[in-house]
Amino acid sequence: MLAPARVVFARFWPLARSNRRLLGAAALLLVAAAGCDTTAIWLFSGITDTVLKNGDLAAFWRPAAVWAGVALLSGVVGSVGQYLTALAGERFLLSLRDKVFAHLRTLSPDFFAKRQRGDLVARLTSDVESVEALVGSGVVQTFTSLVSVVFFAAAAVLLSWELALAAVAVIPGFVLLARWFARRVTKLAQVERARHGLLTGVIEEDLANMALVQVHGRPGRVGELGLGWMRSKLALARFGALYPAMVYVMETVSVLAVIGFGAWEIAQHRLTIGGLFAFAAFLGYLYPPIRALGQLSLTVAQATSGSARLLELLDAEPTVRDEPTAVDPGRAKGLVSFHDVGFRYPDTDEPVLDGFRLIVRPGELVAVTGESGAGKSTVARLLLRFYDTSEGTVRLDGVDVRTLPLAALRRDISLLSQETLMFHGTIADNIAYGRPDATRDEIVAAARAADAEDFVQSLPDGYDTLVGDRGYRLSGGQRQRIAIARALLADAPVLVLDEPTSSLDGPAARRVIEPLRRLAGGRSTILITHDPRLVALADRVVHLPDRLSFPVTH
Ligand SMILES: Nc1ncnc2c1ncn2[C@@H]1O[C@H](COP(=O)(O)OP(=O)(O)OP(=O)(O)O)[C@@H](O)[C@H]1O
Repeated sequence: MLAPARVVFARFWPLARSNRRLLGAAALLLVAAAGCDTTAIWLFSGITDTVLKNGDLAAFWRPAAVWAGVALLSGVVGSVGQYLTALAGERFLLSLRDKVFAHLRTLSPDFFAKRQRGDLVARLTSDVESVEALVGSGVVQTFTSLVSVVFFAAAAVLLSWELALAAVAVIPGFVLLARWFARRVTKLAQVERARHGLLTGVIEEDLANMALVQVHGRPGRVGELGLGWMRSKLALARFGALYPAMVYVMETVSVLAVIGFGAWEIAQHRLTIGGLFAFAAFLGYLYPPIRALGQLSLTVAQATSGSARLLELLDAEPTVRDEPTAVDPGRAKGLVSFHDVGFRYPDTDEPVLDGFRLIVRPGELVAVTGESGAGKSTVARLLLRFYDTSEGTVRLDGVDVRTLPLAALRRDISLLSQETLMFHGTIADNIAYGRPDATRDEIVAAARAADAEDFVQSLPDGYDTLVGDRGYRLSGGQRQRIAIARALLADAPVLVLDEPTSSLDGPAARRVIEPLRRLAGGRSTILITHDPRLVALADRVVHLPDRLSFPVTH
């Protein structure tokens, strides 16, 4: 149980470190609450012996008032301690999720193509939470439970060490039970996490392709996977339910042993009845933290499976990364050049580009054409540094793109592809996506230049109309014009247009040509297209040969 926990801590504790003062304060407060509880039971023992046994009501008020005060104090410090634990836990969640997401942003398109988005969502949500339950709040809970056990056990020893011995005799049993439990539960938790990922993956996929699912879908797919997940959760629940039951039996045996032994001690006049009551009350406090420590194995098991799934993401090698020496030279002028570029995709033998050369000067529009599979989109991917070249260099303003910070490079390039990306939000949000600080006037001006203003104004709430995920309310051509407005507002010096009209029919395609021409004005533009109307806009045309005929130079 400890070894996997150590791995989880080794990798994730650095993230919790910034919260260690908070975690420490929470632990101190919770320990103080346990101290208050110990005092309360002590008072109970006194009340039993002095007040109840002698029927002396006058002696009741003072300890009763102190008890009430201690209970109040315990409530206050306990709740503040709980809140601080939650706060530290939430902060940890936030930084872990940010770290994983920031790493995801450095990974290649291949990485995402091979994985289901829903599974990634599950990793970023519930797996992150399972790690937090151990490394964040788990640390406080374990520490507090350990200290509580020590407090209550010490007080029990002070009351009667013989009884205390009888009470703690059960602890080795707890340890054995917890280890047995941990072994079984770890495997079950792994299966449960994986099945959860699978199910969310399919749900996300089906939701994203609902029309296809409605027409051709296998209706039972979500149900089947849901059943698999349910089974693994039930297997976990069986263990989860069995464990407290077994603990309960062990505790009962131990309480009976204590009462039997206590009765004997009372008969020998070595213990008062108040002492025995207080002792029984101590057991009521002692066992819950021991139980919590036993449950730790479940937390560790879930955190281990969750962390394995997170580490798979965090350890995925980015295909490109920022050089430590990368410096942002500021906004580029837009001179794009490919110098004898050779490229093959990872895990493939055949080069897609070989000795490819191209120069696009600021303000120039170059169309790149060629057969399907000739490598046109690859040219765009290399410029945007989704991959690095195998040979040769890609340069922006004469600087090798590998030496620029990725964020600076991508800030200077706008990408418009055939699949127009829309986000859940209003039309205005979507236009301002690349420049959230844009004013309404700037947004409207961009929409006007993109020939989108008329249709936007005809929508029920104009610029404030919610377009929903993927812009379901808009036609393909309208979406493309919103995307053009977005690119206009982002105002990057370099523009990559990847088949911007290929998913549009004739009239819709015609309507975006003029906005595209306006967008390209004054920028260095690489226009990947088969569309002769777009090719006609180009200053130059580069035709990529069928794979591996001969290098192209213009
Ligand atoms: N991630 C990848 N891994 C392996 N091979 C890839 C990958 N992406 C593309 N390819 C291959 O590289 C070649 C060039 O792909 P690319 O997408 O650049 O072609 P294209 O000219 O843009 O084609 P189209 O006009 O059909 O979009 C194709 O043969 C394709 O199968």
